Amino acid sequence: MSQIDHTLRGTWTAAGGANAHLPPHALRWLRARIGLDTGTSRVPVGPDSAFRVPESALPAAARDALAAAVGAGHVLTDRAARLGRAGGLSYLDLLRHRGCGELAVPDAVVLPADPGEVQRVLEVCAEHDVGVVPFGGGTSVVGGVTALRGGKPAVVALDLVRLDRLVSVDPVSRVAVLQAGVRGPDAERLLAEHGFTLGHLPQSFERATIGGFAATRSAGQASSGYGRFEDMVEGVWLATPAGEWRLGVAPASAAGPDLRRLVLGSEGTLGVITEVALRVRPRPVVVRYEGIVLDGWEAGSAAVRELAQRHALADVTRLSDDAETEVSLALAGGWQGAAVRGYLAARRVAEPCLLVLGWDTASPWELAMRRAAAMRVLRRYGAVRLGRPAGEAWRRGRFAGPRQRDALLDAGVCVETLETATHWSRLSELRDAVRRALIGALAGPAGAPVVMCHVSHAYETGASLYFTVLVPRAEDDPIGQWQHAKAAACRAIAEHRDGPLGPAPLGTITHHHAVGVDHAPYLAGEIGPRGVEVLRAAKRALDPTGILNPGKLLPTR
Ligand SMILES: Cc1cc2nc3c(=O)[nH]c(=O)nc-3n(C[C@H](O)[C@H](O)[C@H](O)COP(=O)(O)OP(=O)(O)OC[C@H]3O[C@@H](n4cnc5c(N)ncnc54)[C@H](O)[C@@H]3O)c2cc1C
Repeated sequence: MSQIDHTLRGTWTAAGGANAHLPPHALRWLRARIGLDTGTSRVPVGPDSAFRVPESALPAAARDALAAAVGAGHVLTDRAARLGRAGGLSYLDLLRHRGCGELAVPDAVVLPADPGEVQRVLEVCAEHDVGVVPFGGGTSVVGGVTALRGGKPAVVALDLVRLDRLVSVDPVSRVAVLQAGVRGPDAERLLAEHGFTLGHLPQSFERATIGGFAATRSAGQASSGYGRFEDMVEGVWLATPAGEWRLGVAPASAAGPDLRRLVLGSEGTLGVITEVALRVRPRPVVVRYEGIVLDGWEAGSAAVRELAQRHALADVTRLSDDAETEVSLALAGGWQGAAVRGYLAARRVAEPCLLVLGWDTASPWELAMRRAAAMRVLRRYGAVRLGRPAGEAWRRGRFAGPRQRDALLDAGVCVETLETATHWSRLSELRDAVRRALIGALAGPAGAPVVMCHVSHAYETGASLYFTVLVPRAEDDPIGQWQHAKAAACRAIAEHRDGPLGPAPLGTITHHHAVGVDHAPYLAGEIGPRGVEVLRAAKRALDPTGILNPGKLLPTR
């Protein structure tokens, strides 16, 4: 596959699903468990020529002004550049990239080199009434980078890839300023030269950017130790149609509401984040990952709750339910999977739930103290230790999910995820409600859905829930199949019930994937109509003509 094919088709790497091909035992399991018809050969992607790309509608005057702002070579209107920024990487995006349904293609791609050029691009677009979609790594799974026009005559993708510098490091305060287009691995490499790490490792780490993390309030796999991305932000610099805005002076402040929090999570609707000042930490010296098994979801989630409330969480604390544990063991296959199953049966574990724990520490002493504190809690819940191999296996594969997803799509599987969070007292109720909704919506003649769930972000008062669905793809209407299931799950999450804060949605509509287009209809149910009005007022102040990221975050009236 050429590079153009790769970005055009939305696969994670240029090799697509081929570099994560499903071994025979995995295909056998998919046949038996979800009823996948592996005999039918499917063409995984349509030919390039199948993609309809309308002529660029960018007015010539706007194009000339943009060229004057960033250089003519950095305003791209060719087919490949535009298709490469036509949407993000949700399951529905991937289907569209494979020729199923319509792609929304931007009229041009603009590549500014620095914050000053970003500011000028916004001024030009405001003057010519052209929509602007800030584009980081393009890994949004909620429609955040879909090139919607929102009533404007044209829309451009503002790709931040050239803002790729580590601007400064203050080793005394442990603060680093990174430009918005720096990708996860580059951020870690640049900081490692100074002995620091950010510790922000979402599954999309290989491609997602600093600006994208800030704009979506991302949460990484090690959030229990390093915090969510927003917790790391000391300052944020923004280009807006109304002018530049710099926020953040000191590590803590009582100077009115914290307006950095208005920008974090604003998803490109209020301004374009150009630089972010971040708390960094020394690189860990002693790292240990291991696997534990608990018997059943209730025991597992109660154990994680106690870890959180006793401040004994490992930096990575990730509890899979029995369905997800079963799938992990089935897809691992081989003698390891069989050996673990045999061992757990001998230990009389009826519903194995895998808990992965990972510690990043400064010394063997710190590791020993933290690990002992966690194990004291876990022993009370009947923990069965699988040791380091199970933890290391998870660590080795921690970024493999997107490659596996490409391979599953090639095999004809509908595979998608969704996430939420709630208080501990409602966690099981929420998990049951979402599972019921998904299974009910997806059960059908095509096969039986598997709905798995894990907790990967735990807090003193509650936790996130992350669901993964596997079901044979309904080839007659694959888009409708998932839209129907997702809507059922969102309704279950958004249903108002009595809880610790009074009547409120059962869970948040998103714990870390953000709102984008897909969750916008549910935002008012969570922040109230007044909350929506506050966001609209902020938008009027910063983006008076509404050019920034049309159709995202704010519900359409
Ligand atoms: C396989 C996979 C796994 C994922 N795993 C995780 C996970 O573990 N944790 C997690 O939190 N998320 C995860 N995500 C979701 C996604 O990676 C995050 O939302 C990420 O923060 C997006 O970063 P990005 O640079 O790709 O942003 P993009 O996708 O390019 O943009 C996301 C949104 O932010 C806006 N935006 C981007 N850059 C800027 C900027 N500089 N200024 C203003 N607005 C901007 C865009 O307009 C868009 O609305 C995953 C996605 C995939 C595909």
